[in-house]
Amino acid sequence: MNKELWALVPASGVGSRMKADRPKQYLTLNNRTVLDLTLHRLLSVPNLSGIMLVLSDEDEYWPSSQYASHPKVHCAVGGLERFHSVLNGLYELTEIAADDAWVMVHDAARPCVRVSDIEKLFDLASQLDGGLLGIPAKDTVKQVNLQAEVSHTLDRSKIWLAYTPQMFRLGQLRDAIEQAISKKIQITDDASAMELAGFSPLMVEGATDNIKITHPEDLSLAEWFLTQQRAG
Ligand SMILES: Nc1ccn([C@@H]2O[C@H](COP(=O)(O)OP(=O)(O)OP(=O)(O)O)[C@@H](O)[C@H]2O)c(=O)n1
Ligand SMILES: C[C@](O)(CO)[C@H](O)COP(=O)(O)O
Repeated sequence: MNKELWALVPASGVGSRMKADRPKQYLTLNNRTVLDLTLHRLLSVPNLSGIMLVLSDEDEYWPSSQYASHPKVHCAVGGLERFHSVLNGLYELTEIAADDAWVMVHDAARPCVRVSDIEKLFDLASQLDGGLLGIPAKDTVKQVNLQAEVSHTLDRSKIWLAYTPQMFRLGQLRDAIEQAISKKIQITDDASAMELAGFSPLMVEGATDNIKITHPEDLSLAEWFLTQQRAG
């Protein structure tokens, strides 16, 4: 089977929860943008064929990136929601990669991802229909109603938090997202589309520091994690 591996990076969001003066992927950590840090990690993955980077058509920051002219970085235009951006990137990838190539979709907003975790994901999930990095729930988990009143306690041995990268075959992921859109189902990650299409993505445990920068306090946390990783 094809072992070709691509990365797809959705970076077309506005970062509304971050409340910054620019999209969060262009905020800086130790003098480098979140997006450049993320691309650096992905470009360090051995045997990566290339990266499909999905940018907003209003993006004015990308030309200043240190990777703007990198031969392995290709660009696509984003859409309204994350899944539209991912699908647009998959359409562009379809022009240059095989339908059975593996694609790792990784949020631009997760710059602390470890190359060793990416390799672990590839090794384990490429033996199956694909999978995703995540972490098992470590606290007691409650099911609540809209008033935050607890109805019951969930069995946390079956609860994981979904991170990225999420890796699937190009053609299967493209078809699965198209199906979710045609059924008008809002999906917040790539694995959800695959689940709806009948696949069972493998959860692969990764490091807990692979956080998604979402709120203002996450920026200094990510900076601290990056410093710790360099020291370790
Ligand atoms: N229409 C969109 C929305 C999101 N993303 C990307 O998907 C990743 C995860 O999304 P999220 O953290 O929700 O980012 P934003 O949508 O930018 O943030 P917010 O929801 O706070 O506005 C980010 O790298 C973001 O740039 C995208 O490419 N296209
Ligand atoms: C894909 C994701 O990172 C998995 O945790 C997440 O779903 C992205 O967006 P969200 O809108 O913040 O849930």
